[in-house]
Amino acid sequence: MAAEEGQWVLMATGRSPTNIAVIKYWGKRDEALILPVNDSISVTLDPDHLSATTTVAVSPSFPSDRMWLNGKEISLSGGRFQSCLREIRKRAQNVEDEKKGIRIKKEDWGKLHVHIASYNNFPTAAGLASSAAGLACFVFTLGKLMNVKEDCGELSSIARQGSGSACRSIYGGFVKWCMGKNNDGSDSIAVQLADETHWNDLVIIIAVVSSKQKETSSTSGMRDSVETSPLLQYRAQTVVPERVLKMEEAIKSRNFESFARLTCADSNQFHAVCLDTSPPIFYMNDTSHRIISLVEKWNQSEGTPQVAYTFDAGPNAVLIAPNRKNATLLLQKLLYYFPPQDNDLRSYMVGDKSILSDAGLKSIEDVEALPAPAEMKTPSQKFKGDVSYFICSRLGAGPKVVTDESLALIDSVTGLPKGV
Ligand SMILES: Nc1ncnc2c1ncn2[C@@H]1O[C@H](COP(=O)(O)OP(=O)(O)OP(=O)(O)O)[C@@H](O)[C@H]1O
Ligand SMILES: C[C@@](O)(CCOP(=O)(O)OP(=O)(O)O)CC(=O)O
Repeated sequence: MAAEEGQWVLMATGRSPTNIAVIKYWGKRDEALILPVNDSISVTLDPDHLSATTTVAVSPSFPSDRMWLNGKEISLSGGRFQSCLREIRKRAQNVEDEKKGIRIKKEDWGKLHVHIASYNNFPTAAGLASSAAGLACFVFTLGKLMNVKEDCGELSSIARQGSGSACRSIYGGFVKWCMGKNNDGSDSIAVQLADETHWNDLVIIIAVVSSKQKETSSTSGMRDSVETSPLLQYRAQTVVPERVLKMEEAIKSRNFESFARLTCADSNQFHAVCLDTSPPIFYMNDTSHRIISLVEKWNQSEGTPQVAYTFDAGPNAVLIAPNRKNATLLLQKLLYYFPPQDNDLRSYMVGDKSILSDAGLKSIEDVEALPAPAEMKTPSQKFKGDVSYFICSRLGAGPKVVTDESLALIDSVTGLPKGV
């Protein structure tokens, strides 16, 4: 180590997207290594709307590893954080910062401690896959600081040990997590099927039904399903392998009809497995069911899918439209049933707010004047306040280094999170 011993702080900042599975991961064959019982496929969301930003700092003056999430100190002692730290440290290389006169030899990394600060630009632990963005960012940014040379496949297998779905957030666009066969997990890695430009007409609207923390975590929920659900075995062995092939084909040929049918069927089967678990797990609520019904009736009335829906381990709906036109029609239908509680339309739409004007919705009066969707049988009933807010997004790119030092979450002098 060069520079004046103990006087320096070296940092790296990264930003990683979240992802939403269209073929779900649900069930592990190895709890410690996080090896799944089936392949899964996801779309990566635009990091401008849903992402984690993480700064990792190293200094000889740090007596221990510490982490802050959304401004609050959290423990790093959990096995998952420890696995990721250990795997990245093992691969650390020599680092030299000429400007600051800092030289770290690869054998020194074992003696140095890190401070990690992370911030999610969306609700944490609310079924919006914060753990996926967070753990991918943790691994990616530590890798940058420690000059790790491994490729994305290897990084994905390290992120996997932090949270299964995190391995898919190492890439943008469409991503497949190959379950692998090896007992050591070496072939359980994510691969990119197509980047975010491949099918850039897709519009993603998320109805945030509840941003409260959920009752059953994905980790414990899927453990119970593996132990008790006979449907899970059938799904993993028989249904998913065929569905994955069809989904890859649908993505390759941008076949929205097939993509939508597979996405909805897989979300429904995942929730059926939850119901088949003993005791049963309920992630969706009445609002989720109403949104499914709205989309199903619309799709049926048109004779072909207009929009796809998928729900993770929570009640929030992720709706995927093939183009802007269908997204605006969808929004009109959604806002007819779920107008904002406090009549504030601007804060009711997060992300790409321009979808509101595209849908002709400039004021709350425009929402009140929306016609009832013709395909619905009980159009008069409305559910004001049942959706907290909507996020309009699109497909996005994988993790990136944040080069603007003013955006770092750690103070380069104190080595502590800014504002602490
Ligand atoms: N930015 C982050 N950096 C590091 N860890 C994070 C970050 N964000 C979330 N986590 C970890 O993920 C946990 C939340 O994961 P959890 O699976 O409960 O919720 P979720 O990922 O938002 O929902 P789901 O995976 O069901 O969609 C947090 O308690 C924390 O340990
Ligand atoms: C429903 C899901 O979102 C489950 C995600 O589970 P996690 O990746 O959060 O679970 P752990 O591996 O135990 O951390 C489906 C999916 O993302 O594929």
